[in-house]
Amino acid sequence: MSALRVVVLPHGRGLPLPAYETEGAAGMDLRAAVEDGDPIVIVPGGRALVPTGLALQIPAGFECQVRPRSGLAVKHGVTVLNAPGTVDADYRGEVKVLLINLGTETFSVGRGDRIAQLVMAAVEKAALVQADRLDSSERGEGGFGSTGR
Ligand SMILES: O=c1ccn([C@H]2C[C@H](O)[C@@H](COP(=O)(O)OP(=O)(O)OP(=O)(O)O)O2)c(=O)[nH]1
Ligand SMILES: [Mg+2]
Repeated sequence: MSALRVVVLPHGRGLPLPAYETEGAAGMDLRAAVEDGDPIVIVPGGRALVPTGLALQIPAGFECQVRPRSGLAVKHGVTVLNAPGTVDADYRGEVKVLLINLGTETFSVGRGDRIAQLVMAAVEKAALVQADRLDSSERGEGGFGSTGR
């Protein structure tokens, strides 16, 4: 386990901290830090940037990914538009969740609703090495369905 420093912003106070819901869970659920009694309403086809009330200090060499919750996707068609969202290690602002409603009904986000999950992951940095050619491979340039259905 790596330490992940978190600051609870004023509008996030009183909400439970993100937590792994089960022993083997990969992600911690993020909650909406919207005002009590003033939900964010997302019409079909609409999107909203939902505050979490949290700011993170991610250790160097890691990132945090903001991923959809499958339950919201299957029940309501609600997902993370930019999934997986990337929270950079040097970002000190509030973590936000960009939800999109791909469903047919209006979706309401209330205070404390679990709207997405946060996965901390190691980041391997690449040093680009420019070249005139690449080593051949079995796949070659085939892609985008080249192997059939
Ligand atoms: O789902 C997300 C995605 C991003 N961010 C924050 C943290 C991240 O470090 C920063 C920038 O994100 P990204 O690099 O994806 O966006 P950009 O459009 O490239 O913005 P920037 O020019 O600020 O990098 O926004 C979030 O809070 N939630
Ligand atoms: Mg960026």
